[in-house]
This record gives sequence, C-alpha cells and structure tokens, in this order.
Amino acid sequence: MNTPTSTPDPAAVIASARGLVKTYGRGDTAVHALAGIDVDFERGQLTATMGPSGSGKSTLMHCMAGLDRPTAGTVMVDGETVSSMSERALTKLRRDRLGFVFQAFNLVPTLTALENILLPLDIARRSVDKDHLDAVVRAVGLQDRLSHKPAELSGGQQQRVACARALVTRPAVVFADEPTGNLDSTSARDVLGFLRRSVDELGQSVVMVTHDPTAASYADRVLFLADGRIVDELRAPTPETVLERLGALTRRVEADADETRADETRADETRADETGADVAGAAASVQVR
Ligand SMILES: Nc1ncnc2c1ncn2[C@@H]1O[C@H](COP(=O)(O)OP(=O)(O)OP(=O)(O)O)[C@@H](O)[C@H]1O
Repeated sequence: MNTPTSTPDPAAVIASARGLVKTYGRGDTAVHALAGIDVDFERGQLTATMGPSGSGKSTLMHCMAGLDRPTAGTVMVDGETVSSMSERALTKLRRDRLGFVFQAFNLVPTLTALENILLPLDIARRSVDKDHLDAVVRAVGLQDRLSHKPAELSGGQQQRVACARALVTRPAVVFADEPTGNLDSTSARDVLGFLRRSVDELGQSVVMVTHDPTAASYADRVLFLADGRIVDELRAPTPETVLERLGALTRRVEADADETRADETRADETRADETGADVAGAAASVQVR
C-alpha cells in the first residue's frame, strides 16, 4: 500500500505523478522499480527523496524529469504532460525548463567555469540575463573562479559550477541526484546551503535524491521510498527526525523481508508434505494391489 502523501493546493504544485509504474524487463526477471506512485512536488520548495538502495529514488527522479519513460501512469511538470511527450518535445523540455545536478558533476573539461555555466543558454541559443547570471554566480561564491577549468577547481567548487549551470536558465524545477555524494562535509554544506538559498531567495523548486540525513534536513519535506512505493513523509525535517524515520523504515523493510521468507519456507514445507503424502499414498496403493 502507498502511504498517501499530503496534497497541497494544485496551484502550489510544480510537478506531480499519478499511478506511476516503472517496470524493467519482463516475466520472471521483471523488476518493479516503481509500483504505482502518486505524489505532488511543491513549487518553491526543496523536496528530498530517501530510501534504501534499490527503492526507486533515481527511477522516480528520472521519470519525473523525462529522462526515463514510465511503464504506466502520468507525470506532469509545470503544466505539461511529460509522460506522453515525443522525444523531441522531451529534449526541449529538459533543455528549456529543467535543471540537472548529478553526483559526478558532469562539467565539460575543456570549458571554463563561466563557459560551463553558460552552456545551457548557448545550446538553447538564449541570451544571457546579466543580472540573473551575476546573482547566481554570487550565490555560489564563484566570482573569482570563473576563468578556471574544472580540473583547476575542487570537487565542491565543481559542484557549485554545476548548480549555477542548472539555475542559470531559471528552470521550473532543478533535479539533483545525490548532489553531495562525492563531496566532503564542508563542500556538501556549501552546495546544500546554495540549493536552500536558491529556493528561499530565487524561488526555485528543487527535487533532490540523497542517502544523507543531514542533506535531507535542508529540505522542506522528505519523501521515503521502499520497494517502489512512497511509504512515509516528513515535513520540517532535522537530521535526528530523518534518522529516526529511516530507522523505522529499515526495520519495516527487514520485517517484511523476514515475513516473505517465512511465507516461502511455509509454502515449501507444505509442498514437501503434500509430495510426501502423495508418495506415501502411492506406496500404500501399490501394497494393497
Ligand atoms: N535500467 C535498468 N534495468 C534494470 N533494472 C533497473 C534499471 N534501473 C534500475 N533498475 C532496478 O530498479 C530498482 C530501483 O532502482 P533505482 O536506481 O531507482 O533505486 P535507488 O533507490 O535510486 O537506488 P540507489 O540508492 O542504490 O541509487 C532496482 O532494483 C534496480 O536494480
């Protein structure tokens, strides 16, 4: 069963999914990465998604961002039905309306920090809004690093360039997949502080996948996934409350797995008993004859 997440005012929703299913493969080897998700992501908020490895966090983000096609269900982003768009329309949507931050930074090594930041505008042949560019560069604290190439920047600085690149187009939503996964705790704090300020000061909407309770505590709301379903949510999180909920979730997932194993063992035993009874019955009937 999905835990119903709180439903905000429709005008406050920037992205949503209804009945979202994603199955990889077929038949006996099929993996149900998303098992029917209903969720609303709020405009001007930072939403974090957490859950055990393999629970479907990245798949949910990829389906929301038009990087992966759902098997069933509907995805809406900023009033557009992403789930039924052509490849061409999806490419345009990702380029013009969405921003991405990945764990691996994904900067172009031959371009300077500034050229990397401006790349999405170049590709879309859009002009630069100088004031917005200045605000973004100031917010990430990269004023004196703009002429450096990625190899001349620390991991944290590279991720701040990636954040600035994601924000420079004023996207409807920034999707961040483990944005602090490769960073030390000081750099992680810088990047998270920046994502938080982009929400508070620039009105940005951000959806972030993370394994880290401290990172999740920067969010307005944390969604917890298990086995392709949203099973819990937490508003105004702190590292402690996130850890508590994760602990409860892990215990629940382990208890479910124990129960499934016990069911399977019982089923095996029943089958063995029935087989034994059949064999005994057959032997008895042979003796009678
Ligand atoms: N391209 C794919 N082909 C087959 N199975 C896949 C594919 N992508 C993901 N899966 C499976 O779907 C399930 C959900 O994967 P997903 O990457 O969304 O989980 P996650 O919660 O992001 O995990 P992690 O925290 O380890 O990154 C897993 O069982 C995974 O093995």
